[in-house]
Amino acid sequence: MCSLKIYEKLQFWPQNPECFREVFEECINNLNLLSVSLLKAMATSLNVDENCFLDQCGERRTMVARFNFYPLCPRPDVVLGVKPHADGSAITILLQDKEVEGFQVLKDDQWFRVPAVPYGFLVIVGDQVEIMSNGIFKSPVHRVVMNAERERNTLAAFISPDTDVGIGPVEKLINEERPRVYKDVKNYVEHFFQYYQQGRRPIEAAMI
Ligand SMILES: O=C(O)CCC(=O)C(=O)O
Ligand SMILES: [Fe+2]
Repeated sequence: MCSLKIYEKLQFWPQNPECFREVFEECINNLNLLSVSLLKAMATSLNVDENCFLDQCGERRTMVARFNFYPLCPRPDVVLGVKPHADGSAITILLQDKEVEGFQVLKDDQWFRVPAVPYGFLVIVGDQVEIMSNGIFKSPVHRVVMNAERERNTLAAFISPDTDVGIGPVEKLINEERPRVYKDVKNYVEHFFQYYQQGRRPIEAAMI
């Protein structure tokens, strides 16, 4: 049984509409199951024990859910919805707006649009899976652009390891060809995100 912290906070979510909490709780349960399957599949794809990422996240891993609302913006050419960053989570599951796109990912110094896929989830590798996989999975820098004609709504669920337990590269993913890239870290989001304010990528601070 996983003690997701979000259940402790469910009483603070809106009571209106009446079905909101019930529907949202079911949604969280399913996102939790999805995150377990994803973390196992990602480990399996690297030929390591399927639980090696999940076990590092621990039974007391957290899921922070955030509803993002992007209002109309008359100057999308100069205003960003979310400035460039990589997520500090292990993984993020993003339910994008059904129709309005805005999410962009940085690759080779170029921004690429991610299309809106109705009811599809966008799975984003976070810094902590990059660390656990010793840099094999990359946590992408992304941003959100604004829109002058359409509002946009998204739901982001950030799954992060237990803050009391350290994480680090899986031993089997460290070898002569791929020496250890990252240190073991603890409470990454809290300790490392100060680098973000300084315009640096927090994951750089976790490099050996
Ligand atoms: O709302 C979105 O499309 C993405 C938001 C995001 O990147 C974040 O909250 O970390
Ligand atoms: Fe993000």
